[in-house]
Amino acid sequence: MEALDYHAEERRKAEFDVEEMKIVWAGSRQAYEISDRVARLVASDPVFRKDNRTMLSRKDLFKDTLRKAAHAWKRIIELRLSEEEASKLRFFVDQPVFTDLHWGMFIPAIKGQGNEEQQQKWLPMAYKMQIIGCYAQTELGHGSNVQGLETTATFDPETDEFVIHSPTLTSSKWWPGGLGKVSTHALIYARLITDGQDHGVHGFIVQLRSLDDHLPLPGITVGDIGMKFGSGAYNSMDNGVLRFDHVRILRDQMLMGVSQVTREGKFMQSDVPRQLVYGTMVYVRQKIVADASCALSRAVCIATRYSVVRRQFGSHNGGPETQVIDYKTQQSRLFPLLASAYAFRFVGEWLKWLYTDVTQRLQASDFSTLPEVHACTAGLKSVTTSATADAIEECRKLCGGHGYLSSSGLPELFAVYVPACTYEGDNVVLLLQVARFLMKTVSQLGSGKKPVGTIAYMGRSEHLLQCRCEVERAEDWLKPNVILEAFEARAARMSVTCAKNLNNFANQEEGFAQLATDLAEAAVAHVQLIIVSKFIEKLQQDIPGKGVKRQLEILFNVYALSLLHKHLGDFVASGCITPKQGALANEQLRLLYSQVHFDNPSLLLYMVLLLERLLQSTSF
Ligand SMILES: CCCCCCCCCC/C=C\CCCCCCC/C=C/C(=O)SCCNC(=O)CCNC(=O)[C@H](O)C(C)(C)COP(=O)(O)OP(=O)(O)OC[C@H]1O[C@@H](n2cnc3c(N)ncnc32)[C@H](O)[C@@H]1OP(=O)(O)O
Ligand SMILES: Cc1cc2nc3c(=O)[nH]c(=O)nc-3n(C[C@H](O)[C@H](O)[C@H](O)COP(=O)(O)OP(=O)(O)OC[C@H]3O[C@@H](n4cnc5c(N)ncnc54)[C@H](O)[C@@H]3O)c2cc1C
Repeated sequence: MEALDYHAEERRKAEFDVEEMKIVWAGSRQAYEISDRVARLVASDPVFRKDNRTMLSRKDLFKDTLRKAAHAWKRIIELRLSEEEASKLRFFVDQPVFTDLHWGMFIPAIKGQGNEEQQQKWLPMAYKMQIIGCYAQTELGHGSNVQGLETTATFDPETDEFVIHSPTLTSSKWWPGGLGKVSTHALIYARLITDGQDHGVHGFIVQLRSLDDHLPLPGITVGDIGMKFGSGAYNSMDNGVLRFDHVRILRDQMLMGVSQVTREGKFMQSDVPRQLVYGTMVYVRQKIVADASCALSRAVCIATRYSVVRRQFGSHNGGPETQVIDYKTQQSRLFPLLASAYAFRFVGEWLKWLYTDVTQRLQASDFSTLPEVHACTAGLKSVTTSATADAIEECRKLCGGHGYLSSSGLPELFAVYVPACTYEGDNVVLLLQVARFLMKTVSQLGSGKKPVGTIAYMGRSEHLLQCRCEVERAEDWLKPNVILEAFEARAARMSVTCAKNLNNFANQEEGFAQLATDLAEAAVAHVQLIIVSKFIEKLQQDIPGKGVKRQLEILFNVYALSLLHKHLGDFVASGCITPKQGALANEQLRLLYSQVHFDNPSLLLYMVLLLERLLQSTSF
């Protein structure tokens, strides 16, 4: 049989409503139709070809990216694409580009932190792309520690201007995408100084290049920071370096939504939390979580297709060899990744809802859910990107030697994806933010303040700290409430243990530093609980289509039990389950793989294959 026949054969065996599953993946019928239409648009347009990317020199790759960006913009205008359609177009073009930062950070920062007048002034120009902006926060010396930034914005009351300056080499802006070659403007973060007093880091809009000849303006030194990891990949982006030599900007170029400086040079803090200065990062972290399932499903799709076609060993009497998908080891490495793609998809949908909710609350001056939203976006960004980066590498190995070829699509996917573990907050630094939130929650447990939302389970910690898992047989692990309680108990116990251990330190900050590894692990347990619980909530919804819900239930069990198996040490050490129950969970997991395979050898497989057309991956 030819490779295509193997695929057709596997597709033929599917026993669930494929059309309905596509809709579940997309989120709605309308979202699916948009995705399908835009995928075809991109696939049929030769300007958007991507098969030669890894062979282009940096210069040619960059030119290719500019050409694609200009063409995309032309198509968006000609076809009057909506924001959702335009954003899908960007997804299918699939090449990091300066417009990501313009639309994804520069504009949202002005919307989120600018006052009414500033939005009216800057947004129309930005929407028409008459100016192009980047997000210049990170410096050579400080990325994670935003409060450590050194660039200064000193108010000069004589001229009603700020003087932007890079006082040291380490204060050079370093990394911003779109900065190196393209941006005319930057949203820069600098220490605000009025009358000799430092008010911390704030955002300022600074013009970098002339709108006439694109040359840097006086006092601005700007350039590209050079080649990055891998061929093709993130090298399509002009990540840049920027230095200021006493550059003067008007006072109203400080974003004044969170704090203001008056004509007299008086600093005024609005009635809103100062953390809103970090709002754009929260927005993008939420986007990154939604994107993780897309990158992961691309990789899983490639590895699954390969596993169906590839045959090694096991030929009897000259018959065909065994499809590698039939090996239990291949299944146990691949199926949890497929299940994770769906889990991340659903938690991403929920996070989008949470973000929309907090935005509406902020407009009504309700800041109560901000800490939880920060913890959820930071934690989910960390856990989903780390898992996805690891999964792409695992998919490469699942394809044997062929996975190492550029034409498999996996090396470039890995190279382009892996910085997601670092940008928008290093994943460990973000987990420690979650841990800080959890420790605060535990410390308030006796205070009468009832934990709500994703930490509501902490309110039942008395029960969760002493409950016994009732699993006696492997199939008991198929019950969602049994799984949920095990994950809740593990998360609660790990947090409470950390909190107790912290109390052994006279100095809390010192304790936090010493216990950082345990705290990060407690944060992972909490975030995995969120993902598991959102998958369960999804399964409680009405899901139409023959066999669709059943398949999702199998994927849920595969996701949860594979996590339980991977983190068995945590579950057993915290006393949530016994070693025997851990072994039963593993047994059930094995049964789940083989049950899927026995009942219908292609069910899980098919779910990936149908994503192929949607995701338009470079694949075998
Ligand atoms: C029509 C046409 C349309 C065309 C469409 C095209 C579509 C394209 C769209 C594309 C969309 C999006 C894609 C974007 C592309 C992304 C590419 C990525 C590029 C990368 C960019 C970057 O990396 S930007 C730089 C990011 N940098 C970081 O993330 C730095 C990480 N560090 C920090 O965030 C902070 O320093 C840290 C939180 C670690 C510490 O802060 P610090 O103030 O020092 O504080 P603490 O003492 O720890 O905290 C004080 C209290 O504040 C709370 N807190 C901290 N952060 C937040 C927050 N963000 N929100 C709310 N609260 C926060 C913290 O919990 C403490 O609270 P407490 O109660 O006092 O304990
Ligand atoms: C491809 C790419 C694109 C980017 N685009 C932009 C952009 O457009 N705009 C922008 O402003 N920035 C951008 N950045 C910068 C990015 O946001 C930072 O690199 C990121 O925030 C991490 O900061 P850092 O580089 O200072 O890492 P560091 O903080 O120096 O991290 C180094 C190591 O130290 C550890 N570490 C640091 N602090 C702690 C701590 N408190 N506790 C325990 N461990 C710690 C980290 O876990 C990590 O292992 C981009 C980066 C990349 C890679």
